[in-house]
Amino acid sequence: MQPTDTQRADLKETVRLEEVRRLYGKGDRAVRALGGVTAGFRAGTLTAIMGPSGSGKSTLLHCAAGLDRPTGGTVVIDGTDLGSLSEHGLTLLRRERVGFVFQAFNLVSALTAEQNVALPLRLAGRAAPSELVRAALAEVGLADRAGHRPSGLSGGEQQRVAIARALITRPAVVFADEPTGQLDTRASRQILGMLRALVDDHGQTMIMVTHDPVTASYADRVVFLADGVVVDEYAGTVTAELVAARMAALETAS
Ligand SMILES: Nc1ncnc2c1ncn2[C@@H]1O[C@H](COP(=O)(O)OP(=O)(O)OP(=O)(O)O)[C@@H](O)[C@H]1O
Repeated sequence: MQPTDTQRADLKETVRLEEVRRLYGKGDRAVRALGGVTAGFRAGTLTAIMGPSGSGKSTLLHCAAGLDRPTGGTVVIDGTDLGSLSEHGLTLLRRERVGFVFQAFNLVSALTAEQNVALPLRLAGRAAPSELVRAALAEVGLADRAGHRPSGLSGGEQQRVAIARALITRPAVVFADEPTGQLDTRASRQILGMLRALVDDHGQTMIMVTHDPVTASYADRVVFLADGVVVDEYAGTVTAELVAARMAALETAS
């Protein structure tokens, strides 16, 4: 049976990696951080990337998000081959098509929550209407904190501002690097519930790197890396216990 148009749209890959390699250094001293990673990330899904320390998770995230250029292979985001872009083109793509959420929030301390959320639009030379920015803050439950600076917000609130900032340009994909790494259990659950809702209710595509099996259990799919290659993946109902067991096996082997 032929897939319907809706099913075809569901199968669309927002991010595609083909044989992505990344070497650091040259000759005998070269370190192979990625040894040929091929993976697709479907629109409207949340994928977790896991693996032991040094397995290449951060390198993969940086290459997939256009923050670093792979030594070989291709990365396609929303139909654009990143290898075909100049540095300026890559900067524009990151600014307009990609959102970032980092472990350390990375908010600008001198700016208010509202100004931080407006920043990506301003950097892109676009209008940043106050109603739009306030609606983004309201969506993460911070309508009443618009005028606060990061120092006046809790860690969980700062991460929610960072999520609103990541989404303000309506990016094709959001990359999250240990998004709950600095949060307590309660704030972590809130943030993960929020990320999950963005995927379920708004069809946002999201890729996150994490060490934490509970965080990974919020994903639709978990991709495991070891020594710079994909060694396994789980999809469907992914429990924290299952992920923890796989990680323990990989850590023993590495
Ligand atoms: N700038 C660099 N120069 C040389 N080697 C590097 C560089 N960045 C990373 N590496 C090496 O590449 C490999 C993969 O590193 P990467 O940071 O991607 O792993 P990771 O899985 O994110 O690790 P962690 O969980 O500890 O953050 C490691 O062996 C690391 O030492």
